[in-house]
Amino acid sequence: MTTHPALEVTGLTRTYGDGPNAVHALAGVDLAFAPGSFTAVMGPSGSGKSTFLNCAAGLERPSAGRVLVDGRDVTEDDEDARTRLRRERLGFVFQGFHLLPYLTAEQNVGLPLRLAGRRSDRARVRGLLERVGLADRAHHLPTALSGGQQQRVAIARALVTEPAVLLADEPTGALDTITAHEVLALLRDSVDTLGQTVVMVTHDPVAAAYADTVVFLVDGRVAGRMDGPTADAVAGQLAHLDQLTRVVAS
Ligand SMILES: Nc1ncnc2c1ncn2[C@@H]1O[C@H](COP(=O)(O)OP(=O)(O)OP(=O)(O)O)[C@@H](O)[C@H]1O
Repeated sequence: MTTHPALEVTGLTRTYGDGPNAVHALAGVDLAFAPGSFTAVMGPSGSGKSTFLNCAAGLERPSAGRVLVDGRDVTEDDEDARTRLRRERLGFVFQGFHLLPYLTAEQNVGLPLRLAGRRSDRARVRGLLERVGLADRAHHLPTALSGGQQQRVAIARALVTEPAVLLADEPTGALDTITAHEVLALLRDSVDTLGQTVVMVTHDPVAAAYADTVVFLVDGRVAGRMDGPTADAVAGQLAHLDQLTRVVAS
């Protein structure tokens, strides 16, 4: 049996503008994310992290290079196919939660199934709410939930379609330390017990330490990689990369 990476990018390049004003947000990135792996993507401001996530999510078309989801090349997909890809094969968790305010927790979690034209599966939705510790909040609206609870609902929602990859953009950026730990532990648990693949952009070395691997971007290129990261080791590496960036810029 061949197993493809859950997500793979090859020669990923994204240039904004042209001529002397061109910005090379991504300058040829090769990365493969194995099924059931948890990877943190880090790097100084402007290093290309958001651009990478947007290209992986099919929100932006790369200038060159390929994006493969579950072994399928999605680079040339048209708009409809990209929308389907986002609904059916990718899960998203954002810093600002992005729950629909007029839907209950249960309805928010079930929404991706409805959007994908799949039968709403109440047992599955309930099971996920239980997994994230919110079975007793199923009928609450987001405004009646704390930030951490809203992010746990968002994680349940991201998992409901069993996506090839869960893409998380600063998922704990708006949370206090204890709540952030709960959310990161949940992401970790989805990898360990469901075999979920998670790719998370973060500025926080403590958050990155929950991952199996940290990938460092600098100036749109992969500048390093750390397996089995600790918060201290990641912070040290980031300080070093910041220094390098300043030296190159000066
Ligand atoms: N739409 C755009 N038009 C022009 N330049 C852009 C655009 N989007 C991003 N860039 C530039 O591309 C580079 C990479 O940006 P990106 O947002 O991917 O970095 P980042 O690592 O996510 O930064 P941050 O940590 O500050 O969010 C930056 O120099 C940025 O100014």
